[in-house]
Amino acid sequence: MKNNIFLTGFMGCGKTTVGRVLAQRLGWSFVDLDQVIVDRAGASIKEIFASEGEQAFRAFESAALVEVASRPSQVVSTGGGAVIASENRAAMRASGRIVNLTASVETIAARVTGDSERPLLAADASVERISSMLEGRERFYADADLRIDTTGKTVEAVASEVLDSLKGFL
Ligand SMILES: Nc1ncnc2c1ncn2[C@@H]1O[C@H](COP(=O)(O)OP(=O)(O)O)[C@@H](O)[C@H]1O
Ligand SMILES: O=C(O)C1=C[C@@H](OP(=O)(O)O)[C@@H](O)[C@H](O)C1
Ligand SMILES: [Mg+2]
Repeated sequence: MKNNIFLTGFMGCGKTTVGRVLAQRLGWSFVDLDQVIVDRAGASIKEIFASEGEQAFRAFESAALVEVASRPSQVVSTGGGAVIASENRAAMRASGRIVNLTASVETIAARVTGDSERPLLAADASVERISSMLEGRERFYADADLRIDTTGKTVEAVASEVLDSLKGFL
């Protein structure tokens, strides 16, 4: 088993932001899975969704995840939907620890408001829409080694909590 840390969670829970800080503190590589896909495609997430559709994006996401998971000593921030495919969860399990970041629906709504780079919330980022998506995904997010609520905490505090909780593993 490798020593990677995979951050999962709904959009706006802070995976990208916390992941960067965690990697810095550990002196490890930081990999944002969405960024890997964007770099490879030469197009933004929004453009990929628009031109090729969500299914094609999910295939790029799985391919990128399997490849990244083959390397050690990384903090990997996944996209919010990466946990849905069981083979993605298996790839993460086999390569390290899965840390699920959560936040209240109101916190998520506030954090994603005004960001046009999340196609799944572009038309509707209401608390109703977020709640319903969260409900459909909860069982996938629950499939984690550790769950940390980020509501009302700073990015630095969340990073510290992850590091403290994973002490035995690192
Ligand atoms: N703990 C936090 N407290 C306050 N704002 C946060 C926190 N974590 C993330 N944010 C902010 O919320 C927004 C979404 O964070 P991001 O890391 O992109 O989430 P994700 O990758 O999970 O979608 C960003 O503007 C980020 O600065
Ligand atoms: O939840 C999702 O299905 C998605 C989350 C996004 O990443 P973030 O969770 O980092 O916003 C990005 O992968 C894409 O827009 C789809
Ligand atoms: Mg992100």
